[in-house]
Amino acid sequence: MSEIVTLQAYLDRWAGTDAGRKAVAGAVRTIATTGVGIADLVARGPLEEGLAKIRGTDPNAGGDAQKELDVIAEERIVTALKGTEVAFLASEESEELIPVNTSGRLVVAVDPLDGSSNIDTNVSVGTIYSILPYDAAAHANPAAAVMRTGSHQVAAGFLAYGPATILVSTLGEGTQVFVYDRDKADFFLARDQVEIPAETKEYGVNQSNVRQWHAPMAAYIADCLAGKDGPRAKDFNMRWVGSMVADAFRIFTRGGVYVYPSDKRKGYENGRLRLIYEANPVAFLTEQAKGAATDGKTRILDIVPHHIHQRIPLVFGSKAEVEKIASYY
Ligand SMILES: O=P(O)(O)OC[C@H]1O[C@](O)(COP(=O)(O)O)[C@@H](O)[C@@H]1O
Ligand SMILES: [Mg+2]
Ligand SMILES: [Mg+2]
Repeated sequence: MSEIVTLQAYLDRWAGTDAGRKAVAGAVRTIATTGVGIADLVARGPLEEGLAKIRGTDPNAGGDAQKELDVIAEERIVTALKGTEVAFLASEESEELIPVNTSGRLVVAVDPLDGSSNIDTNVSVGTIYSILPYDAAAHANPAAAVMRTGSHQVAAGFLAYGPATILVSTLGEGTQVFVYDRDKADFFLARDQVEIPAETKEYGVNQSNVRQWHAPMAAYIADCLAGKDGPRAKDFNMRWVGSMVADAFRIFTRGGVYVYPSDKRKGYENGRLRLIYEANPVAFLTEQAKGAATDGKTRILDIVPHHIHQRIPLVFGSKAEVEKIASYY
């Protein structure tokens, strides 16, 4: 039988006596633990009234309506991180960086609640995080620590609150899947060194936008739809949960590609997903699992951000299929 490893034991082993690594491990553990509380709330479904209610009249920093659970999740993460070495937090739900523990040595970017449109539908939602080093002496300001290419991330991951509460994590040494065991009240390593199959016959895209797409994406999907008789000479399957964390977990399990391209709608000139706290962490996890992530053409982890909440077209998953998509651009 394989060794039983808790998240804590895995993090301790990875960190050793290195103070910088210990700080990262502390932040990961804290986010994971906070996620369990969020999962408990989500699991109460309609018994927990109003989680999907729109909060106030102001949209969040990205222009989306803010739901009650978006705000609760953010508040819980901020409070929990106060006990860690996280100096500042960039969050989808806050226009500006949130000071946490300003003497800390890390900055964290989060999507506190991914898949907000699914909150009241009993479909998986989740939390995404990206961790970067912060050095008050070296960075002109805290934002400068966040506004760097995703290749600077030291750790990233997401929690998905579904039938199982899972944590997909990378510390830069492969991608691991941990599962929360409710009886034992702990996360356990379920898969070490995840590998996304390079080839796939499954894509995920919001196909209702087909008339809005630009030519390369329209051509790619048309060729997939043509199946065995088309240029791809194989039949494709389509899956779209509408919570990126859930679509990503499927891809980490059996391969596939997730695609959210730019399109002709106002506000979708750069797609829908946010670079710093959605695309970058997922790209880091994907590459560590031998997959690929691009904006269609360019590697996500090489893109220099110009705004904390900037959007980016996103393609990630099975490497050969991501490369195939790039050939249409
Ligand atoms: O509703 P659409 O346009 O299909 O977009 C769905 C995508 O938007 C997201 O919900 C964006 O994340 P948020 O819920 O955090 O805003 C993704 O999780 C999902 O893949
Ligand atoms: Mg999201
Ligand atoms: Mg969100």
